[in-house]
Formats: sequence, C-alpha cells, structure tokens
Amino acid sequence: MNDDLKERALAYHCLDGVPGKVSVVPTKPCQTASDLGLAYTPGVAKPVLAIEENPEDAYKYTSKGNLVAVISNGTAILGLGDRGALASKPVMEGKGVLFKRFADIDVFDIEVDEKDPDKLIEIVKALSPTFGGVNLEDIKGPECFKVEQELIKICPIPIFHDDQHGTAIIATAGMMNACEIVGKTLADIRVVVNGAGAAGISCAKMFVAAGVKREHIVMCDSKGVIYKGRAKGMTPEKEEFATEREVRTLAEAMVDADFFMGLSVADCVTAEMLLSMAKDPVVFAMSNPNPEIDYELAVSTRSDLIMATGRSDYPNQINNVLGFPFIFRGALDVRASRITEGMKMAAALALAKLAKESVPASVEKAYGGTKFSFGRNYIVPKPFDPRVIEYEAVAVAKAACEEGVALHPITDWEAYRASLVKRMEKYWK
Ligand SMILES: O=C([O-])CC(=O)C(=O)O
Ligand SMILES: [Mg+2]
Repeated sequence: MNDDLKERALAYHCLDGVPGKVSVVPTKPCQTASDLGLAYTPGVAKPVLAIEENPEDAYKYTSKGNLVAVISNGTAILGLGDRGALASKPVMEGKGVLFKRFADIDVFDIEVDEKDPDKLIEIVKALSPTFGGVNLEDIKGPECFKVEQELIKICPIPIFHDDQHGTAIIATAGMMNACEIVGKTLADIRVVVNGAGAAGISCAKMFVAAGVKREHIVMCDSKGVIYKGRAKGMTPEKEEFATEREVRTLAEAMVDADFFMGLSVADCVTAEMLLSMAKDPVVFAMSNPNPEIDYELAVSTRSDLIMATGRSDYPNQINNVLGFPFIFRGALDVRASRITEGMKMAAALALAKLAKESVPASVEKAYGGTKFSFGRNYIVPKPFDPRVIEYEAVAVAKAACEEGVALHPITDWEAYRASLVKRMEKYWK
C-alpha cells in the first residue's frame, strides 16, 4: 500500500514529463510586435511610473492583488520535521494548487534556505511588495511565532501562518459542531491538547476565544503535562497554558476529559486512556499520517466517540485546506491590511454553519457516492463542496469590514457572493 502510494505520488509529480504541479500563465495577449511593445519595453515603463507616483496602482496594473507568497524554510514539513528548504517545495507547490483550485488565487511558492528567524523576517519583508498576502508554511515552533508576529507588525499586507491558524480554525469549527451533537457546551468541556508546537498553541488559543475555559485545558508536550512551576522545556507560549492541576502525565490528563486534541505523534493514546474519558468523548487525532490513536481501534473501543483525523480516508478530516484558500480570498477581496482574530473566528463559524446544511449531490459524487449529513461522521464540510467559498470567504470579508481593516470595504454582499460563484464556475465544471 505504501509502496503503491509512493509510486503513484512520484508519478503524479512528473506526469507527462512535466516536472512539478504549477506554472505561470500570462493573462494578456502577446502575439504581435505591438503587444510586445506594451507588455514589455517601451510600454511597460508607463505602469512603472504610474506605480511610483501612486503605489495603489500596483493593484490595478500588476497581479499583486491576487498573488500570495507561500513561504517556507522547510523546518517543519508536514509531520516529517526539518527536511530543508528545497524538500519543502512539493508541499508549497501543493498549497499553490489548492489556492488556485479552491479560491482562484495565484501563488509563488518560495523556499528560503534560512533558519534564523530574524534573517527570515528580513527576507520575507523584502519580498513582500510583490504580493497581496503571505502564507507562512511549515516553519517550526517556537521560531514561527516570532516570525509571524514581527511580519504582521512591519508588513501592510495579510500575513498568516497556516499551520497555526488554519488548523485552529478548522478544529474550532469541528469542536463547536461535535459539542453540539453530543449536547455539551464549550464553557463546560474539559480539553486535553497533546502537542505544544505551532498548531497546538494556536488551537488552544482559539478554543479559549470560542468559549472553552482556559482552566479547563490541560496541554502536554513530549515531557508530559505543562504545569505551573515546571522548569524544563518551557516557552512563553507554553506558560500561558500551564495548568494548576496536579496531573502530570497524558494518561492522568485524559481521565474524564471531554475533548482530546492531538497534534503530536502516532499511537500515544491507548485504548485505556480513551476508556477513561468522559461520556461522548471527542477525539481529534491529527498526527499525520498515523494518528495519536488508530482510527479502527478508537471507534471499536468506544461507540459513543466522535473521532476526527487529518486523513482524507476516514470521516471528519480536519485539514487546513478548508481554511487558507478561502480566508485569503475574503481578505484580498476587501484589501484587508491584516487577518484579525475576528476574521479567523468568522471563518470557523462559517464552516460550522455550512456543515449543518444538506449536502449537494455533486459533493457526494466527488466522494464516491458517500452520503453526508450533519452528525458524528460529518462535523465539517468537505473541501470539494463548492459552497465553502461562498460561506467562508464572504464571512471573512465581512468580518474584515466590521473590524475596520478593509481598505476596500464591500457593501453589496449578495453581489460579492454571486461574483465568487461566477469566478469559480470554471473549476466546478
Ligand atoms: O499540508 C497539510 O496537509 C497540512 C499542513 O499544513 C501540514 O501538515 O503542515
Ligand atoms: Mg503545513
């Protein structure tokens, strides 16, 4: 099976002798000497001077406004760890494919051979005039926190670390719906977050923003529970979630927990731990490709379980593909100067809402005829649901306008929604 996947994946990446997954396509005619004189010298000097005089014109005369940089230094590629900048390129090209396919956004993927966060910040800042937004990807913690925070301060365009916020947004949507299904409220649930890397910290923060009580969260890292007064392996981010409780191991933390969020390693959760959780437990086991507890083992251990993974071959896939294309679509369309907490929450709420709508036949067809309806095995929408952009991009754009970060606010939301449907038509044929 794995060998088969390796063969198919490598063949896909050089299909028909074409290396890689993306290419650059001109959008203007270039067939004649006259076209050449406009696209290139001497004509091109005119938009140069126009942009020098009025930088806003870059959004009119160049592709800046629909172009996102997907930038990685390869230090935390998927669950594969630090494999170097060059080896991250297939993932970054893949993100480019998804930006285009799901939100009609163009991407330059940029793999930067630089691990020093200060130098990486300088490099991204220097590159930023080219782009309407920057999606940071697969940069390891804790450096990723500083890189994103500094860039947000110094760049006038949206900067978004996908692995932190993308994962958190989709997981929050899933958490809200899973809790609704089992009749629990976010303010009451006890949560275990296993993994204190970029995604773990960001999920915990967003759970709190969604209504989970901070004191109801126990966070663990490879050294066990993160508790107040722990000396080893602490960071300011971990300190924020250090528990006052006496629990010290993952197994102790799991007793009576309602919700487990795994962003850690395969097979660290046992059947016994699952059995010790509260009634109707929710387990998001996101370690890829092998979750914190094997799917079959988990569902055969507890029939009252709601289980989600990062994988596409089981129900309830929690993956950031449901986030970044649509969040940037909304942000770019209102020319948001940044991506705010309100925009992230709007994205999560939009996804949670869409999962409750009945699912069109086209979506079921894309998933081999599987029937989906809101419930234990369908808590978040599918990426191949053409309505995701209508729900999520519109919600994000609206939130940007409400929060005052939109340089070009939209007023006619129905027209905007319709324009998105039209824009995406070519991809859904
Ligand atoms: O690429 C994915 O499927 C999700 C992701 O960002 C990661 O694992 O780093
Ligand atoms: Mg990633």
